[in-house]
Amino acid sequence: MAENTAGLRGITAGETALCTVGQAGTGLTYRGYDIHDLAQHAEFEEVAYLLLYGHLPNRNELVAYRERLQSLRTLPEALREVLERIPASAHPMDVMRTGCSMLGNLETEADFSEQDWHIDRMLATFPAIITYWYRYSHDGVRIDTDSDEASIGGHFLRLLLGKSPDPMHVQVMHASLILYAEHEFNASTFTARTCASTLSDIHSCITGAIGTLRGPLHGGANEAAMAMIEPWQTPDEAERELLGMLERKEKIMGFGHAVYRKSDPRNAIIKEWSRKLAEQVGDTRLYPVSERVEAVMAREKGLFCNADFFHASAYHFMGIPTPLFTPIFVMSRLSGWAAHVKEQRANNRIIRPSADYTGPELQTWVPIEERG
Ligand SMILES: CC(=O)SCCNC(=O)CCNC(=O)[C@H](O)C(C)(C)COP(=O)(O)OP(=O)(O)OC[C@H]1O[C@@H](n2cnc3c(N)ncnc32)[C@H](O)[C@@H]1OP(=O)(O)O
Ligand SMILES: O=C([O-])CC(=O)C(=O)O
Repeated sequence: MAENTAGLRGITAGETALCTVGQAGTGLTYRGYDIHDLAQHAEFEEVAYLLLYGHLPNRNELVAYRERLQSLRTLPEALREVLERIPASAHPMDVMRTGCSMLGNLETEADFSEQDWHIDRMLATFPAIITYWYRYSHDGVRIDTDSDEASIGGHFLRLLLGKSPDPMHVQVMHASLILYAEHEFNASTFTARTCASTLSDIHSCITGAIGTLRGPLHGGANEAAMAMIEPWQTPDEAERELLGMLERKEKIMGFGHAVYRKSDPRNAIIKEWSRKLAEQVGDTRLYPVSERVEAVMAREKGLFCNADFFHASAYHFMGIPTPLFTPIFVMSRLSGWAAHVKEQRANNRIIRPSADYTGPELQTWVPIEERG
């Protein structure tokens, strides 16, 4: 394979009506709507509806959709039992993967005509899957997995923190979940589509996508970015440490992108929320450290923050434990994954690319007793 196409970079692998990345305008659109408009004006549920059902909901449709999602929040008893068996030391992304897979055992998608119900059910239950396990394994508490919070982001914060969330934090969750919702043929979405192309069930598609998102080169970068900046006490210390990492040729998590060349349009939006949250909590350390890291990376490597970098400080300021950062990405990207599964199913051919063979020429069979 020619070097510049390694990782299938730049190769068109199918069609989608869901999203453009790095094209005209500000660089990211969902079904033709600019990410800036969506993140500024919409609620996450509106965007999920747009992705899954093809148009922005009118008021009645949005109210009905929110109510439907709210009515599907209760976790089945057997799923709660499984979550209680997972140790506190487990990685929360493994918990998400198991939770999704277990749901598929209990409520199997028998026919594609049921797909929308299962997608709504996953959107409704994913916040409870992660928080039920987290609160049980870390605090020994069996939380109620229902809440009267209208939004998925508010519901997650309520279950995690055990109190009504700050209205600004609910707003940040809407923006964050919108920014993370969809991104064309990224690795996890391509996994979901490949699985869907075999005519597999929706829980298998989403479980595979969760496993793919887990890696630090993809969704796991928000958590890895937090682990990197957390110990740094001052911008000067951050600069010193970062220069050392660059010297050692380490990858800096939360920077660079496979498609964007100059900037990731999601960064400025989450960065501004991080700044507001820093002000709210009176932070004088993490936000200035993050800004210095951004400046040093631009100066030294010409690299820009991707969607993940300022998500780290933003989530931290809202009191969210670092290991739960990537599961929030799952709660959001589920909408994009599922929309892609629907799109793949509607116009399917099994995904099966070719490979350039680099192995040995045809070999003569050697019986086992004659092998050295
Ligand atoms: C929501 C998301 O999933 S966004 C992505 C989240 N992932 C991360 O933040 C992990 C850190 N970033 C990276 O590893 C990469 O930038 C990726 C995986 C996102 C993209 O990978 P690629 O498409 O291979 O990157 P690209 O071709 O632009 O790399 C060009 C050069 O910059 C370097 N580079 C890219 N990103 C970084 C980084 N974060 N730190 C240090 N160097 C980097 C590469 O090593 C490469 O150098 P080389 O030619 O000497 O090998
Ligand atoms: O598009 C990609 O390769 C990674 C990314 O930013 C995303 O999935 O949001």
